[in-house]
Amino acid sequence: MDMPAIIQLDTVSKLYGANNAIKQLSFQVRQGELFGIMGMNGAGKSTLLELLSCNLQPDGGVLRLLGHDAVLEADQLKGSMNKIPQGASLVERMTVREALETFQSAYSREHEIDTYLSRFGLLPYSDKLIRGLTGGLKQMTMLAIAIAHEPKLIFLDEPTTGLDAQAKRDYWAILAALRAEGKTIVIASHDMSLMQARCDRILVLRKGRMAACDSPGRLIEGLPGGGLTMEAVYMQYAVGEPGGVGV
Ligand SMILES: Nc1ncnc2c1ncn2[C@@H]1O[C@H](COP(=O)(O)OP(=O)(O)OP(=O)(O)O)[C@@H](O)[C@H]1O
Repeated sequence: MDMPAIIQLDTVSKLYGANNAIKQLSFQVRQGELFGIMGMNGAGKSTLLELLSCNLQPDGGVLRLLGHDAVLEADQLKGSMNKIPQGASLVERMTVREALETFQSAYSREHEIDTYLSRFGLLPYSDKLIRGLTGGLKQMTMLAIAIAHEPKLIFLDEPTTGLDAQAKRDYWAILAALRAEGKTIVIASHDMSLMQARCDRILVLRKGRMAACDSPGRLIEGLPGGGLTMEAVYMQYAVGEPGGVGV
């Protein structure tokens, strides 16, 4: 049986002055999905994540999150979601453990810090300063903090940019584990092969519009001429150059 839709967009639009950054988007995300967003620079990925995390309000259409209107009932959504913005960073002179403790106390909730450290492979680094960590471990620490109050919805804006291939793999493996626990995760990313392997569905944005939205397998199978990879899907839908088919 399909899980309920906990993100529902009906013709949602967002304008920055005259720039229509998000154009009439309609789609749903079900509880427990790992939902990817891909698109070229400026396609609207960050704006969409800002809308979904209630940091921006739509200029048109209806956005419902966890059964609530995201504009009229925003207060009831507080604490149910968390977002890691693009380029987010942590206080460099804190240890990993201190960083988790700080953010957990912000939510006034009791949690076992060691459970989180262990879950994210951070236990061996718990007393290390953030500034001494690799980029991958910094991102992992931010993710551990983001879920420390057990949000139902997690939004991630290109969290693996600049990480090496192994760190990207480790990060996506943790996302898959969170998904298996029932978390709903929406992630904007350029990690094509990992999105193909890990995402339930992928929305391809092009100039603020939905160019495609489906499971990785169906996106690839549906390519005219039969592409084989997510790069080909990206070229077809995000860039609009079918020459990418078969890349
Ligand atoms: N705060 C803002 N004020 C005005 N225009 C903005 C603002 N933020 C984004 N835009 C514009 O909205 C459009 C979508 O930008 P957005 O950052 O959402 O795209 P993106 O897909 O996340 O890009 P990137 O991959 O570069 O992060 C672009 O034309 C961008 O210039």
